[in-house]
Amino acid sequence: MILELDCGNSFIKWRVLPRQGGAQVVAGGVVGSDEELLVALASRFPGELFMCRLVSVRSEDETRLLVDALKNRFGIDCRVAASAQSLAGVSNGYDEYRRLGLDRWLAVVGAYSLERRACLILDLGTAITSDFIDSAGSHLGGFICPGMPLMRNQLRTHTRRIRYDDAVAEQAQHSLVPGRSTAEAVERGCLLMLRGFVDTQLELARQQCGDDVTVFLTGGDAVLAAQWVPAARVVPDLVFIGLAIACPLAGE
Ligand SMILES: Nc1ncnc2c1ncn2[C@@H]1O[C@H](COP(=O)(O)OP(=O)(O)O)[C@@H](O)[C@H]1O
Ligand SMILES: CC(C)(COP(=O)(O)O)[C@@H](O)C(=O)NCCC(=O)O
Ligand SMILES: [K+]
Repeated sequence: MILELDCGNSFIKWRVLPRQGGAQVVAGGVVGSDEELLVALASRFPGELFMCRLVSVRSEDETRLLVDALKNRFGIDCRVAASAQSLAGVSNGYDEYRRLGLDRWLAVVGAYSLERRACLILDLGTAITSDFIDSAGSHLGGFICPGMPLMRNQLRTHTRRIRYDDAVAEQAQHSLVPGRSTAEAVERGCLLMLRGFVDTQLELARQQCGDDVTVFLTGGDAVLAAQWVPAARVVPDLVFIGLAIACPLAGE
């Protein structure tokens, strides 16, 4: 079996595919740490993993620790996705292409491989990123802003009286009328900031890429934005689609 990992700033997304490749996913999940990942894999796939491909936006040291741990625990080698000036008909739009987050780059490559036309990609994780690709596959750049976890945590960290738990936060998100409690006021305020960002990105995408642009939503909070962009393609595994293109196995 092939192990695929997307190591974000908050979570590691993992999935396992059959060794011969193909779209069928055997299992997958979201974990908060390397150790949690090793435990989840050891209990389900003892001795069955054949190799790993991964993308990481973490430091090189952190990524190396995980690669070494997978080698020690399962005896598997990792192919680690690297930056590129161009890949699969997509050209990297950054002045210094290595500076573009690898998760963004793989999502861009993945989206263009699915559509072959102009795309806007919104990835809602720890940070929210947007990336624009024109119909010829040129990446035009994008934007980075704090994601929902960072927005609410900044308020919690830098104030003394904004405190509420996750269950209350979830409940508060079901409406966008003015909040009548701290949780409602904060959660809805952050959601409206997110909505404003999404609206602006759609407008910019039409200006930059024309009306015919396909919008992709990915990342752990993609569903929050899906309500405002009904035509969007919600593709949780967009980074993995790009990862398979960046790190093909023999025969793929
Ligand atoms: N099963 C899940 N586990 C953890 N976070 C989740 C899950 N489903 C949705 N989320 C949301 O996803 C966000 C993290 O998104 P993610 O794309 O994993 O971030 P990153 O890539 O920066 O680690 C969290 O803020 C949380 O609200
Ligand atoms: C912007 C990001 C922090 C997003 O990370 P994520 O929210 O997926 O954990 C990551 O893509 C990154 O570290 N990028 C490097 C900076 C850049 O893309 O310009
Ligand atoms: K992100």
